[in-house]
Amino acid sequence: MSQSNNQSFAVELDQVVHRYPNQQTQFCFSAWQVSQGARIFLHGPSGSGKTTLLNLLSGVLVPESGAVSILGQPFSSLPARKRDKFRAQHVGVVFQQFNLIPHLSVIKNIELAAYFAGNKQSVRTSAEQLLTQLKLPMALLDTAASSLSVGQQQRVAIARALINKPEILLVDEPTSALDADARDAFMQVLIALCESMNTTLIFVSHDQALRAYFSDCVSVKALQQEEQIC
Ligand SMILES: Nc1ncnc2c1ncn2[C@@H]1O[C@H](COP(=O)(O)OP(=O)(O)OP(=O)(O)O)[C@@H](O)[C@H]1O
Repeated sequence: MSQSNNQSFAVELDQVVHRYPNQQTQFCFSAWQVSQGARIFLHGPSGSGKTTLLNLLSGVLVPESGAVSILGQPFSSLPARKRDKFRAQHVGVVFQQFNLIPHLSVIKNIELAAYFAGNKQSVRTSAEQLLTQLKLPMALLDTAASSLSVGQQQRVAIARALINKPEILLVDEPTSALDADARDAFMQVLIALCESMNTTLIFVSHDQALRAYFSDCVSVKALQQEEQIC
């Protein structure tokens, strides 16, 4: 997808406050700016708000106050349908559980992401190229997602997230089910893909061994203000 505004940051947070329904605790993320093309390793203890932050960045959650800007657009204040379309076109998301639709084939899962971004043309050739780069056999394209191994699901989730060539890729703890060799192979492929597309990567993980793959390392705690300030 084309760049919305070459002068803008990939991601910008301004005094973002989020509170889950019926919860006392609120999450307050102060100013954070992520340059385009950056590769961010986002870490923090369990329950510190890493997934919450990714969900705010992807527009799955909308802040109570403050603003999330993506590629210079006031993303969090867009009406829901415009936000969904903008996300589909510009932000790839890989969730912890991958969220593939189990009864659909791999290609159908990938085609759906293209469809939501408004791409009505066939993406089979692009999907084939991504599968090759991700070192997955081509025969998997017509296999139901439910038949895949965890490692294969993870790579298909990456292919689905990248099919629209998003400027930003948000990845939540994708390597927890992998052994060290599979994890390193996965990281090398992921970083190479992001570099080839100049995609900004924000990657959540507990696994400190992965820090070496990233240009920046950010603690989610450091992004949060004290509760009483918000
Ligand atoms: N839908 C929800 N409703 C209410 N509370 C929630 C919801 N989702 C998360 N929380 C709470 O918000 C806090 C932060 O959760 P979050 O999943 O963002 O943390 P995390 O840092 O990603 O944790 P982990 O590393 O264990 O995945 C937790 O206390 C969690 O219980």
